[in-house]
Amino acid sequence: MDRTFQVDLRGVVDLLSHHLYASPRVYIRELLQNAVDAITARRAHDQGARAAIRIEPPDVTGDGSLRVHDTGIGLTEEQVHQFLATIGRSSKRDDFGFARHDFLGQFGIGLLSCFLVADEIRVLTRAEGAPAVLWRGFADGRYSVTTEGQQRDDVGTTVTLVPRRDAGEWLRRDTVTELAGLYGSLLPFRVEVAGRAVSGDGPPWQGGAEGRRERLAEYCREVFGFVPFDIIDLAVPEAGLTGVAFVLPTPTSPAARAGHRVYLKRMLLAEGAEGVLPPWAFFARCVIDTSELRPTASREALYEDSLLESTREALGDQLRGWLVRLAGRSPQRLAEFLEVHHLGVKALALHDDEMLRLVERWWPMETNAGRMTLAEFRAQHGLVRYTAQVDEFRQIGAVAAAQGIPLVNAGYIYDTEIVERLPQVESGAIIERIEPGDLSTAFEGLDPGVELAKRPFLQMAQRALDRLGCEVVLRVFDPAGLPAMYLTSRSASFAAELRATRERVDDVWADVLDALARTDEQDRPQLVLNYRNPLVRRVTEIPDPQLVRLAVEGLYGQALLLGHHPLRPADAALLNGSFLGLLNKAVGHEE
Ligand SMILES: Nc1ncnc2c1ncn2[C@@H]1O[C@H](COP(=O)(O)OP(=O)(O)OP(=O)(O)O)[C@@H](O)[C@H]1O
Repeated sequence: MDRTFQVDLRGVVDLLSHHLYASPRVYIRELLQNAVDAITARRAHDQGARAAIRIEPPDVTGDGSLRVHDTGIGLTEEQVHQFLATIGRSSKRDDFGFARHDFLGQFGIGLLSCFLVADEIRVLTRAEGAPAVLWRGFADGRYSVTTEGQQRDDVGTTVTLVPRRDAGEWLRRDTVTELAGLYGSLLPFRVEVAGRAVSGDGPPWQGGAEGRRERLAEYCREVFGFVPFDIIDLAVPEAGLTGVAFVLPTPTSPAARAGHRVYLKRMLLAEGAEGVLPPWAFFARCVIDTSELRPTASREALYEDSLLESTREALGDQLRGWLVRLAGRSPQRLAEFLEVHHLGVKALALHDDEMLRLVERWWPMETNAGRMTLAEFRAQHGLVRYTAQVDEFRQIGAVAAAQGIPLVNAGYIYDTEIVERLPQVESGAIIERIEPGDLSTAFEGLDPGVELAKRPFLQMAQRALDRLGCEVVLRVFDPAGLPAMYLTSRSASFAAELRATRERVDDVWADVLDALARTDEQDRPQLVLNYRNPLVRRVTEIPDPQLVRLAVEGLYGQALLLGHHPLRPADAALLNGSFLGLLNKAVGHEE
């Protein structure tokens, strides 16, 4: 024998309140939404029908209840049985069960949210040419329907909520005024609470041109709490979407949650919706109204579907277009924008050619010839030589400049990728990555005669630094005032790190690291002594091996410090020993 499902209404309400809706306050949204849908349905037949929603809180009704009156289409007795008494049944679906385009509701459960705050819901309703009907539903699942003795002059519906004992505060005038304003302030007709209108002039971005910018800036300050750097109009006709994006005036973390304000057919859907803009657009907050995007069942977010995806792309294009226009119209403003939001723009430039060109033309990078854009750098020097790490730039930037080698510091976030992507969009761009070790090839060697004469010194110097795995060479380079440079290639610094780690780990790991650490001799870091430096020249002439050792150790330590290299314990000990040794020599022996 077939039976029919029974529904435990308390269980369903519990499910809604704990798992679907974030807060009981949504009951106002659901009531407003039903009234709006009923008005929409009526106006489909009768365009001139009055459209108004009137909310009376308990201090107006005087009997502790809250009433919502609408001038909508109303329900016949048959419809009351059909739609109000059946959970999941909705008049807003077509014959195939699809949500009908014009309406906000679709699931047939919204009215149940009133049970989050009420023990009893009364719906007194009258449709055109039909008698008034009263439906009473109770939280325990009982309901009754009657037409007897019911009186209602106008077509429309009045929903009355009899509050639950613990929920009175949700029905209070101030709470209801705030909530009705929150959800319904953009509705295109009058919504009032206790006689005071809470709906106003429609979407702020649709008002007249005069004072528009100030109005929108003020709106942004109220809603998002900042004065926008700029305001960008948004429109995606396929999604029935209009709105504005506000550009943040201060930097924000790309990882921060970017909440946008979303209206659906003029009713607030979410105050902090995510996924409206592409992730790279973290510098903007937007407020939009859409008629085509779909809400999730909780009506607190947008449903992720292909329309939302294409809308997100279209909005991204509009933000990108704004940036490109700004570059053309007001480079100074663009520079200010980049100063604040370069991270977002650079992240975008990794995948977007137009943004890459924008960064190339407008973002000043650090170079050893002062700050300049990549475009300026290319115009002046042609070849873009760059270091991929800030430390490397610190180590060799000044010396490279002295050798006449212009160098870009591409060590900051995204910069290396940007420089390396440049030849893909600018066919003429040539780039070359420079490592500190490469610089020694730009230094002059010594005269062969001098080279031979200095060999004994070099041998002594090499012995001093052998245990640190460092090679000592003599070269001639500018500036003459710089006695020595410590140069290391990437593989040499990797090997040095391995050595340092090896000293700290047990045997098993030490063997593994040894296997990795087979570094070529030429990969050893170098201490390059500058034969153009007068002090170095004198050091190469010292006959005393012990003093040579102390001097070379001292130069090694100084080169490490000047180049911002990390000091290992062995380096610090060596520097200390050299300093004290030299001091000892300088003050002479005790008599
Ligand atoms: N103010 C009203 N005027 C006319 N009909 C109403 C009104 N409120 C509710 N109804 C009827 O009751 C039905 C059920 O309403 P309910 O709010 O539970 O669901 P819904 O609005 O259809 O969908 P959703 O759950 O997505 O909000 C509606 O489909 C509508 O037919």
